[in-house]
Amino acid sequence: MLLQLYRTIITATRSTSTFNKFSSKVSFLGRTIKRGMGSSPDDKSAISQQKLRADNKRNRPQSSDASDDLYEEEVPSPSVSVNSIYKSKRRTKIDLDAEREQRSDEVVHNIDSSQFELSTSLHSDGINDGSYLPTSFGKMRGPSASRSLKFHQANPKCEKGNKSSRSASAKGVNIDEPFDICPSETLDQDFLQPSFYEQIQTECLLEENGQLLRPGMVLLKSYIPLDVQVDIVRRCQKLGLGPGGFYRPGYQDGAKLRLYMMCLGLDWNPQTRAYQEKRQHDGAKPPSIPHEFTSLVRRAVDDSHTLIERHSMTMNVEGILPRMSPDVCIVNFYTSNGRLGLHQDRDETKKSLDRGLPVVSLCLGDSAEFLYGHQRNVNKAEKVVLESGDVLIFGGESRHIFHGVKSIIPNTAPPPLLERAKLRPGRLNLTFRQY
Ligand SMILES: O=C(O)CCC(=O)C(=O)O
Ligand SMILES: [Fe+2]
Repeated sequence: MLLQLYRTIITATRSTSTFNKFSSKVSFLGRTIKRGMGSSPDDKSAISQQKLRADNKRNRPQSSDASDDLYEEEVPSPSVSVNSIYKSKRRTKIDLDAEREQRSDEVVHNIDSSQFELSTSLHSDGINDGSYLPTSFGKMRGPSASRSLKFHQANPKCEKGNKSSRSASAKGVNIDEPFDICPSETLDQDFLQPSFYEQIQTECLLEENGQLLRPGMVLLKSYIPLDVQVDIVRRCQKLGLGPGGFYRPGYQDGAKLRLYMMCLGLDWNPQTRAYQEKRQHDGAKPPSIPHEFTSLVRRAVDDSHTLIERHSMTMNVEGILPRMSPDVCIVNFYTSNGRLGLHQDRDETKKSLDRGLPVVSLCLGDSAEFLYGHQRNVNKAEKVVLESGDVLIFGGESRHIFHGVKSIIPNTAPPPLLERAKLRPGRLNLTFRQY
């Protein structure tokens, strides 16, 4: 009976706050950069409604595919610090289990179409999953946001990104505790010279390792040499422990998504689905994209052109896969139970999307079952296993492809990567785009 009452209150609260959020103007700590409007045949009606509302907001699709089991999410562990923003919501283990059940039930069944219409879509057009952007995303930040900001500022060691900050913050500030992707590795490792990144020689391997998955969608298997993989992991570790580093995106009510995230270049805000210069939850400015990463991305697109040229007998390779200058990057770290529901990446500028400027995705660590397809339907999606060192590119007519990570395959990372970089179990993924 009490549980039933609790569910009713939670559901009502969610609907109301979602509505309030999108019927009022969103404000950010940093400058908000309006996102462009992509379009796909799947959501024409949503697009026309969205135009009526706000042209920098996108709608979630109206339907929810119950077979899409990527809806799950996590709630904070019972051990969460009393000083965290969840202080007032501490629950017993039994409560948490009950809520976990209740929440997934609620996400699947309590999303009415008005909530979808009033939701924005950032990274996607309605990811419809729990690992990213559940329906209650987009609520206005309450007092917890400023509390979180205070915590971050009160802990200057965090800003330096050194390891001692972790134990310092662990004493009382779980919400802002930096997430270390290589917990047993020190930060004083040397990075590779940029020339290492430039020397990637894949030309001769393209025949064997390059795959055209569909027009504008290329998979370069084992593209990133091990030395460079180690270097990318180390750089991400360091960036991830500093200001603007890894954090666990989550709901206002404490539920967490199934990945850790860090943005480079511009921040992508999963709650508002906007790109912005500073993070909303702590005011941090995202680190810049290392030049080495940018040159690797450019090279991968160039090599894809070679592959397309050979296979498509066309000279107009840029018509199939446009060239781009990456200026934003989202770095995701998935632990073994991480996942990401089917979604489209459609939050870049209209110009970028209209030109089909590609998304370039670097995979490191454990392999992932990656789904992609025309529709947001896991049963109709194609599957490919992405392994450490692979680069996946989708642009041109594949730019709006639905895609997601179905699962992480445990213990599949190359042993030398684990030995040398001490990457924790899981998968590191970097997706580059031109905003
Ligand atoms: O992890 C991946 O392979 C995909 C990541 C992704 O789709 C995204 O960040 O938008
Ligand atoms: Fe994506």
